Amino acid sequence: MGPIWPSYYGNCHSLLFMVDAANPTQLSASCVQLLGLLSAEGLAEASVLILFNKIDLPCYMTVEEMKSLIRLPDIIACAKQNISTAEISAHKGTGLAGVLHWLQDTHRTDS
Ligand SMILES: Nc1nc2c(ncn2[C@@H]2O[C@H](COP(=O)(O)OP(=O)(O)OP(=O)(O)O)[C@@H](O)[C@H]2O)c(=O)[nH]1
Repeated sequence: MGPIWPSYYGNCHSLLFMVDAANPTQLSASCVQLLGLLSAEGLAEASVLILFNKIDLPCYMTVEEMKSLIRLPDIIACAKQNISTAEISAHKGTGLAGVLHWLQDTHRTDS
């Protein structure tokens, strides 16, 4: 789907970027896609929430280790956007209330 994402940038105020936290083999590809989004002109003003999903599943790597591997603190420090992160399980519902709060806060700030 990545190639068609730019057609949605036009009216985008908030961006939810989902990382599969149960499958670190996809991490480098996710990181490349994230860097592409963060450097897109049309998303310069967007607020970004990076979701580490599937935390209910066992994994040989912790979310902290994944963040460190892709140097997420450096990415956040260098990005134009305001970036937050959250650990969730869409399956179990863990952390979803926090995502809704983030969306509400982001839209309140926008208006
Ligand atoms: N255990 C668990 N399963 C989930 C969660 N979120 C989605 N899934 C399941 O994961 C399966 C694949 O969903 P995704 O990984 O979102 O789909 P996808 O991105 O098209 O799949 P991939 O390209 O293979 O990663 C589905 O059966 C979902 O129900 C979660 O938080 N926990």
